[in-house]
Amino acid sequence: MNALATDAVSPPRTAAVLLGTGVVGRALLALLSTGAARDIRLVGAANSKRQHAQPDGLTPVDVVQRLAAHRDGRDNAALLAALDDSGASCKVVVDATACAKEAGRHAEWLAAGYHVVTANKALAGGQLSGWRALQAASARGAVYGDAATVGAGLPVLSTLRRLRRCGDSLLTLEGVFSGSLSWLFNQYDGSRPFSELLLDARRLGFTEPDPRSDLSGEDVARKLLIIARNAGFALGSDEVEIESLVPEALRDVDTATFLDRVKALDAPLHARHEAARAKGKVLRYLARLNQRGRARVGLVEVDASHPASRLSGTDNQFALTTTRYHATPLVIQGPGAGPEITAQALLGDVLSL
Ligand SMILES: NC(=O)C1=CN([C@@H]2O[C@H](COP(=O)(O)OP(=O)(O)OC[C@H]3O[C@@H](n4cnc5c(N)ncnc54)[C@H](O)[C@@H]3O)[C@@H](O)[C@H]2O)C=CC1
Ligand SMILES: N[C@@H](CC=O)C(=O)O
Repeated sequence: MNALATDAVSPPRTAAVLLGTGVVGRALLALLSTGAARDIRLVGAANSKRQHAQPDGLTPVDVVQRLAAHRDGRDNAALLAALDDSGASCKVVVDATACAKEAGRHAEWLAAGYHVVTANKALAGGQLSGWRALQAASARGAVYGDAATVGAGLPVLSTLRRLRRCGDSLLTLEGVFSGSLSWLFNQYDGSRPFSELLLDARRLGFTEPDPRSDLSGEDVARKLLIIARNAGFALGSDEVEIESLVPEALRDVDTATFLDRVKALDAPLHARHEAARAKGKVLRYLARLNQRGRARVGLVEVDASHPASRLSGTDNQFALTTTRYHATPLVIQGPGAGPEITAQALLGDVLSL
């Protein structure tokens, strides 16, 4: 019997199911086809409407096509059964959706012994009760892989947890936590309409499925909450002051209507840009948490000496002041959005289980 045949029948160490085959999910499927993922068996995959499960393994590159042809409706129980039937000792649900309903199941899966690796921030960055449920469930042994939820895998949460293990504490936090908003404001100079840049950012896979999640500040607030909570702040989602860049009239329409009327963003943002320019400043969407736990995310005029004025591309910047990094902050900076790096963060979390 050759090595390949042995692999096909013997249980893998790690079996995974993937929820979400959009921009990030597809990038992960590509990585799962590489040698780096040789020890991971993909036993199921799903999009919002269809799924396919096969305990002896799916070929990652065929998944999207198979889902298009497949008739199975959505039922997480069948995906979890495929994990159980694979015989793997390490069973993991990878959430590459933006679905709050799926995020709401993370604690339940952890409590049942499945590891969860997620790019979906809706639970950890949502209501405080959800965060608490997550903490209680992960205390039972299964691991919550959350590297992709902040900075698209930049080593922010891992660094913070390491500092805390050493007895250090976060005092303040400031920076640019959105890859798409960073990309937009790093290049917006008034020469092209803001809405055109936004559509480019969407095509490049930097925005959320509905770009209003970025423009409203909601996605930035989620990341701030995830960091703050990992640092020990019991911060409620209603305790973050959020400045939305979405005009009132576009807040309650569906995504397609928003995209049709996206030009409504242009005039107000052009005016903000001109006002900043007249003072020799630039616009940056900043997140801030001060020592008293006051949190705000919003558009700020910064001058050329501000570290955020010197970012490029989708760069995120996290400046952490702690009891031991207090004279100058510990700064973590680098690309903070994009399918490939986000997928790599997911793969990295699966491999470290
Ligand atoms: N694009 C980026 O740079 C980054 C994205 N993320 C997160 O990754 C997640 C996915 O983002 P994208 O791939 O850009 O979105 P997308 O809209 O391209 O893909 C979402 C996928 O989830 C599927 N889906 C929705 N509900 C589902 C359900 N109940 N069950 C199974 N599948 C379901 C959709 O059918 C689609 O395949 C989001 O939570 C986002 O915040 C995190 C870090 C960076
Ligand atoms: N839409 C998000 C993607 C990563 O979380 C962003 O722009 O940062």
